[in-house]
Amino acid sequence: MTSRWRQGGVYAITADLTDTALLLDRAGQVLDAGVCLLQYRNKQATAELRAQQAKELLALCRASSVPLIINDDWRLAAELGADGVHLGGEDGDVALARQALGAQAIIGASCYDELSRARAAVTSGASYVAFGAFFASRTKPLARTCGLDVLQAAADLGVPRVAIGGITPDNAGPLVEAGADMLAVISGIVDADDPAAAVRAYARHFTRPGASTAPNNASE
Ligand SMILES: Cc1ncc(COP(=O)(O)OP(=O)(O)O)c(N)n1
Ligand SMILES: Cc1ncsc1CCOP(=O)(O)O
Ligand SMILES: [Mg+2]
Repeated sequence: MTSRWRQGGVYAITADLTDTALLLDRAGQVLDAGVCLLQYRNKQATAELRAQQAKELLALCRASSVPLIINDDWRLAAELGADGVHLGGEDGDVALARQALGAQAIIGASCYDELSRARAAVTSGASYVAFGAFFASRTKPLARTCGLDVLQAAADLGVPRVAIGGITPDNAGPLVEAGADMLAVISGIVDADDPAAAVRAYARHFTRPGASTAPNNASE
């Protein structure tokens, strides 16, 4: 289980692929390009396929020292010994997940455009808070929307802020300027002809003079 992770950069999320070989191939490209976290999210797969894909992704992530976060299901994360879980408003209680997964687990919470939800999540033990959608999302067209002011106002929460929703390398700049520590991206990476090049294009927003280029250090 993770004790250290790079709390800034590109947070890649998988697409709804039932072809596991394709999923792993894409994930491998993305991991090699240098993401800070990978989230396994598959809304189409059966529970059995999700468990299998997550297990195979975890092995790949371990080899790259990138933490694997399981979307929605902290029980699956616990069962596999994954590095953490991402919970939305309908996905269960952050405090319960923290209790089950332990102090080292990375627990993310969707906060949509609600600062009060973010404060409550941090109090319950969230490791990061996610806001969005900031732009129209091809993956989740009906996602609730959020403005840059919320991201800015969340500066004092004491945990990293994640931005999500329709983010492209071209529209990401203002999010990072507003304080986003991580950019969570699905279609901008998985639909790209070259997913690794797409990751690098997002990552440029975090390249500042003197910024650390230290690799992930997930399992130390
Ligand atoms: C990093 C990150 N942020 C937000 C979400 C969205 O979670 P949720 O609101 O539960 O929606 P689904 O992803 O389950 O459709 C996320 N998965 N990851
Ligand atoms: C899961 C989720 N929650 C808000 S928007 C979104 C989808 C993000 O995907 P994309 O990067 O393709 O817009
Ligand atoms: Mg969810």
